[in-house]
Amino acid sequence: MRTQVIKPRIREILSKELPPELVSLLPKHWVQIGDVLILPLRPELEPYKRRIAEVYAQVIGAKAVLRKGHIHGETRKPDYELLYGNDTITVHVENGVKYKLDVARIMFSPANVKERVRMAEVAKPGELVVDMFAGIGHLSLPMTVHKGARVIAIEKDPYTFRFLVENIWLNGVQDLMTPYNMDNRDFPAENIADRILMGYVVTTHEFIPKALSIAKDEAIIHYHNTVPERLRPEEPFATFKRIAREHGYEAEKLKELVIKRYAPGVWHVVVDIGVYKR
Ligand SMILES: C[S@@+](CC[C@H](N)C(=O)[O-])C[C@H]1O[C@@H](n2cnc3c(N)ncnc32)[C@H](O)[C@@H]1O
Repeated sequence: MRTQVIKPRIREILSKELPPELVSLLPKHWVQIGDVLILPLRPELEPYKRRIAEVYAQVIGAKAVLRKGHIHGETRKPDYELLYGNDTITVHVENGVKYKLDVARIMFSPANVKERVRMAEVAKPGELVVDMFAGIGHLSLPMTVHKGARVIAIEKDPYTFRFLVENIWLNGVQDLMTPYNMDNRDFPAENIADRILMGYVVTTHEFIPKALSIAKDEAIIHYHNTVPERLRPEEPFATFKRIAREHGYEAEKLKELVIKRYAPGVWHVVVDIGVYKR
C-alpha cells in the first residue's frame, strides 16, 4: 500500500524520452495495492501517460497502472483511468489480512490504514459486530482475523459483494463472518449487535436510526462521517446524540479521530460512541 519515492531507474529511462521540463513533473509518490499501482499524473504529462505508466510498472513490478481519479456516488466507486495492463484484480496483504479486490472499481484508501489496524485492536473475541457498509471487509475482516469477533457484513453493491465473499474464504473466517448482499436499511434483525461499524461518509447520519435498531441495549458504534472544519469539534457527535435521543438512546462520546482530509476544509472523522437504551 505504502506511498513510495521515485526510483532512479524510472527517471533514468524517462529522461531519455521526455522533454527535460516534464521529467521533474514525474510522480514522486504513488500507491501500490497488491500488484496494481495508482499514479497521480499531472495534465502536462498527458501525451506520455501510457509510456510513463509502462515504465513505472516494469521498474516496480506491477501488472497494471491506474491514473488517480476521484471516488464517487453511493457505492463509493473510483473513476480511475487504466493506463497499463488489463487485469486490475489483485490480492493486497495488510496487517496479516488478505484483501482481494478490483482496484479499478473498488475503493481502498491508504489513508484508512490506521483505522483498519485500530479495528483489529478494539474488537473482542466472540462479540457480534455488524458492519453496515462492509465493502470488501475493509474494517471488519481485521476484527475477525485477529480477534475472533463474529461479524455480520452487509454490502449493497453486487460486484463489491463478490469480493467480500471471496475474502471471507481467503482469510479462513467463514465460520465467524456472514455476508449479506443487501441495503442495510432492509436488514431485518434488531437488538443483536455489541458493536456496529458505520464506515461511510457524507450521509452517514441518515443511517443512525437503523444502527440503533440493530444495536443491543448497550453497544458501541464506530460512527464515520464528513464534517466541515468550522463545525468541529461539536459535530458530527452532536447530530448523532440528538438523533439517538429522539429514538430513546443516550449517547456518550468515547473517542474521536481524524481519518483524513476529505475536501478543502472538510474532514473525514470517526467517533467511537457508547449507546444505552433509556
Ligand atoms: C466507502 S466504502 C467503505 C468500506 C469500509 N466501510 C471502510 O470504511 O473502509 C462503503 C461501502 O458501503 C456500501 N454501501 C453504501 N450504501 C449502503 C447501504 N445502504 N447498505 C449496504 N451497503 C452500502 C458501498 O457499496 C461501499 O462498498
